[in-house]
Amino acid sequence: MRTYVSEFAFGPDVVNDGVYKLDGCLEDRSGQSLYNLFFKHFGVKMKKENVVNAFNAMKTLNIDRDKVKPVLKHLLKVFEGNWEFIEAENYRVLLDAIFDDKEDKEADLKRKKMVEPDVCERPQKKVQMGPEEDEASSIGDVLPSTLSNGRVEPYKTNLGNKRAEPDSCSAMNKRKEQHSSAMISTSEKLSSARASSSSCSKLPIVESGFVPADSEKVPALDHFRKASRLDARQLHISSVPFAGSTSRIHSGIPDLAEGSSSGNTFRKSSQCVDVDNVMECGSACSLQGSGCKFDIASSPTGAVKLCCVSALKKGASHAPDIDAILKAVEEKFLRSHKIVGPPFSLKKLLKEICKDFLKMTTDSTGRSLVRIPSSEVTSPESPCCRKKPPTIKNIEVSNQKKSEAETSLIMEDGMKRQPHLYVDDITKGQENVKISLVDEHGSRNPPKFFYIPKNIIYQKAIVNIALARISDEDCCSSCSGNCLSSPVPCACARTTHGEFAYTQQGILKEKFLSDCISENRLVYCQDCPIERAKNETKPEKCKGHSLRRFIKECWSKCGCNMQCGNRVVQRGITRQFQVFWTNEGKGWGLRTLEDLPKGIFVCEYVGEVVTNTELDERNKQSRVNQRHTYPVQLDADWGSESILDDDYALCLDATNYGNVARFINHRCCDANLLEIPVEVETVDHHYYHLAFFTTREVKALEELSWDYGLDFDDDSHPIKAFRCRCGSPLCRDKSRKGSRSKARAAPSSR
Ligand SMILES: C[S@@+](CC[C@H](N)C(=O)[O-])C[C@H]1O[C@@H](n2cnc3c(N)ncnc32)[C@H](O)[C@@H]1O
Repeated sequence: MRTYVSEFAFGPDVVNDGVYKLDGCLEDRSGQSLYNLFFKHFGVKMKKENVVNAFNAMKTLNIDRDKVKPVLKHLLKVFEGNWEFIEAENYRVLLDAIFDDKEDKEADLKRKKMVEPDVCERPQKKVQMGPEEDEASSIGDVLPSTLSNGRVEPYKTNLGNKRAEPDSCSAMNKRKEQHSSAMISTSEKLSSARASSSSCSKLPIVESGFVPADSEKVPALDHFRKASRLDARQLHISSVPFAGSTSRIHSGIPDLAEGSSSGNTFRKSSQCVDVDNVMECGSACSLQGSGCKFDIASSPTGAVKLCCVSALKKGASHAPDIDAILKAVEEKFLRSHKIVGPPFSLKKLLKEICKDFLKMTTDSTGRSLVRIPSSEVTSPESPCCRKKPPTIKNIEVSNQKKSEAETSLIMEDGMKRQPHLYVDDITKGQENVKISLVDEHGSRNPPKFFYIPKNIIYQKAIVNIALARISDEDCCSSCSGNCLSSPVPCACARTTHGEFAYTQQGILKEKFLSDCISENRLVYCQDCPIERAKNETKPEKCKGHSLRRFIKECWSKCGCNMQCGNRVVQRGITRQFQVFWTNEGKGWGLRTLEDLPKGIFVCEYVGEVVTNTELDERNKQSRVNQRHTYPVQLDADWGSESILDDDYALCLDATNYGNVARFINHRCCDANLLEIPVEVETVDHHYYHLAFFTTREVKALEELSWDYGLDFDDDSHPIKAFRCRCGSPLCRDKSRKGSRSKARAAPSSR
């Protein structure tokens, strides 16, 4: 049975990751229909006249011509006949304007009624969708309130608080906003129209024209709107009729949900499967736009197929390579939508659509919400359909490995079953990518912590982030564009001896990585903060800290842009990862869902920045509570100080607040990740980012691990012990061979 978890972190605020089916209308969590999403991302050019297209687009939203006409006229005037603005983002401006127009009219009506008190009428029934006080919490976890100095209030005092963001936009909406930000810059007019529409404080009332007549019969709908702070303007792009639809599965298209990277994805696209062959309990829908039709369907076993049929005038004389097509569209997109960087990938986008489709058409028991009587589903006139296609099972077998991790498990008898626990995105939209969590074996509760994508300062830690502290030698203010393209490395390469650590492809240079891997020298403090914390009156001698190479990335005082090749860690996670329950007794772990090349950035270790003294207090407390802690010491530079002030000896504690790195388990010696200190916004090395890079090529579904640098023989360490189950032939935990372990719980100093 699949359980979609509606609550991930502890605290009163929850996000509902539930699955909703809105009477045949499929929407993603931000309220966009797949249709909208698809058009938005693909920028499919309408073929007919602009006006007809605009009417048609609005018609799919159940907005009739009469309402569209005056608004369109007005917009054409305002934009001086420039259709680009009106058509942008699937007529968003037009939609907004229609909506605003309607709101204005309603407001007028209200005003009129107020000045005509005699007119006695029943109050109109309205469905409130605004961020009501008690709903505001349902979007994200409680975050500590940020003080004016950038610090967060102590953890204890913040647990009951609501998210401190002034804007009520949900974290989930943030990702959506990122997509559209490029559009905003294209026109001031557009931007003002957008600003008025996307402002979260101006949440509308559901318009009857937008809501299916029987929406009241769908209790989940209201809940869904509340949970996602859905803007009614984005609702119900298309109600999908299933009866007599032309839904079908194109079995020649390898499972997109399984992210084939073979590059042959569409080659056999002329082969199709009639839905009734495979759709016993699957879902399908057909989304019709001007000149374009999308069929999307899932099989009972969880594979999703997506098909776009577009009546283009020119017939292709030969079938081009699918990679070439994807590349061309990607390039077009990068250009026209100013989408930045390598993270944008059409394949990933298609995969996301399939994943969301599956999620939204499956109930909590893993059964499809949409039933298609096979007799009703025919596709005789499809240009790409054949009578006897291969069954969907064949395709799944080849991609089996990945789909297991993503959606379901394949049992010994060949049957698939859904994982017991599945959380779609533990980051709740705070990272560039979703990170799911699965428990394929049991129904454990998801781990309790607050997801934060960036470090936050707890209380006493001194982190000197000030532009004034960055001297000209520590930045490259005269650079522009991409520093890696410059023939002479700029000042930011100084830390790495005049050569950048990254290649143009954004991965670590072979030499730099191998130097980091082979570096195993220790440096010793004269007065070690760790020993001081253990015994202040009579501290023992420093046990040593690994000497580590720093990377220095360009930052705000540099003249280059965000796409500069020397800004990798600060751009965040870009690859697909998943938290999963390990079988070997290590608890939760992190695995990659895609092949990773050697030297690629995975994620940084994020947590609360605490002083060594504060950490010590926490450790004492957690010993009492018998709770595991997740601290990492930022000790890469301790050896260079004669006496390190307690407020400068910093740690990252991811026990209560952390990111995905808190799930990376330890492996002795031959781990596939290496942690490298990265200097971004501070020049002294008391505070830095701890970034994980792959030490070798890592295959999809491999668990990610790093060597915590534990001394399994050190009895004096204050943190609770664990018995190492890393499975490495080089395991340092002697207790594996019989004796009891006294090893330490979490990554601390090396
Ligand atoms: C940073 S956390 C890693 C995530 C953790 N497994 C969880 O479930 O949240 C460190 C903890 O994971 C467990 N752990 C990590 N590596 C392990 C290993 N090689 N063998 C056994 N337990 C391990 C220990 O309980 C340790 O205290």
